[in-house]
Amino acid sequence: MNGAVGIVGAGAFGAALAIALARQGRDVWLWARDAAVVDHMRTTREIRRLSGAVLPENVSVTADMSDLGLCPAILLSVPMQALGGFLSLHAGNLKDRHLVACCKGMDLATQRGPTGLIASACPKATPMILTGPSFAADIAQGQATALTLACTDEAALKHVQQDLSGPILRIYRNSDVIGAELGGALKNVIAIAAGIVMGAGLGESARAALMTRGFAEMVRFATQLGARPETLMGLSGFGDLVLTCTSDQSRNFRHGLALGRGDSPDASLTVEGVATAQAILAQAAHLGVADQIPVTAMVARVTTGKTTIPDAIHALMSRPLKEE
Ligand SMILES: NC(=O)c1ccc[n+]([C@@H]2O[C@H](COP(=O)([O-])OP(=O)(O)OC[C@H]3O[C@@H](n4cnc5c(N)ncnc54)[C@H](O)[C@@H]3O)[C@@H](O)[C@H]2O)c1
Ligand SMILES: O=P(O)(O)OC[C@H](O)CO
Repeated sequence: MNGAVGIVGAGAFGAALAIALARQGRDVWLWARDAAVVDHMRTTREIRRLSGAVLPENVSVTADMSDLGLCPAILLSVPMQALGGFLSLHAGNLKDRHLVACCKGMDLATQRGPTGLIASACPKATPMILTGPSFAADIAQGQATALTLACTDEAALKHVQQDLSGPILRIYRNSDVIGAELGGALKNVIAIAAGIVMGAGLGESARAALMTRGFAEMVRFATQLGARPETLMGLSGFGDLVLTCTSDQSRNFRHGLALGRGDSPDASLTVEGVATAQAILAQAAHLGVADQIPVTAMVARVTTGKTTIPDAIHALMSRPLKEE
């Protein structure tokens, strides 16, 4: 299919985007690595991870990457920690394309964001990031959703913005790739903290305080890396922070909720904030600014069992007093 949109990764988000883009009139190639999963989707047209949502007819499902050979834009919807491995296996099939990362996080092995991994693995491709407040289930149901698409190549950005936009997906463009990436990565970390706060029974006032101070931390860290503060105040930062910290649809929030309650989190879910907290902390330590991201540092320590939740709360509440 000439000009179809390619989507890699038929998990919740990849499948939801396929459904929405197809309903907006685009032909879609949806790639999954597992031939058995592809067979199941071809036969039943159902997406198990989306409560049986049905793939429209104009979504073709494949386990053969060469089927995406005529797709000018390919959306990469694999988990952040799997992106580097995926790109090194398939870089040969991804040359000269607009490669749109849909992952939210930072790679633990390299401390790079998704577009950095794409640029390094596929130097002839145009890296972009699609991010913002968006639950896969909402998108699959056709609920109106607004997202940020970021890229430094303005012409390519406008082109893909147009391609992905329609009655379900309203896409805002932004040239601040670092800000868009870090907003999506950091909000997942703060959402784990918000879940811990609620699970531990600290209450709504504490969650509001945590979100506010967490947002200050996101802006502080991201601007040090070159992000524009306005980007963090947009869909990819503030917007997604609000969604993810306040809804138990969020896996990151639910992970924190389980920890706060003293339960074991569901290890089968993609919870990007856990590895990302460690990656951000390592990067901040490298830059000498680890003391400026106290919430992220505490999430990294709690989720790796280096400190307890009561000790983490005590440590955050007894930091030196300062101006807001
Ligand atoms: N689910 C959502 O509501 C949502 C919304 C916005 C963004 N995202 C982001 O989208 C990304 C994917 O999340 P998801 O919810 O679809 O996760 P998911 O766990 O539902 O699906 C991930 C998919 O990636 C595949 N995969 C894993 N490793 C792979 C590899 N090495 N090579 C090829 N395929 C691989 C899995 O088989 C699975 O189909 C995450 O970064 C997430 O933050 C998710
Ligand atoms: O379920 P989560 O926590 O990965 O959140 C999904 C999306 O990122 C929300 O925008």
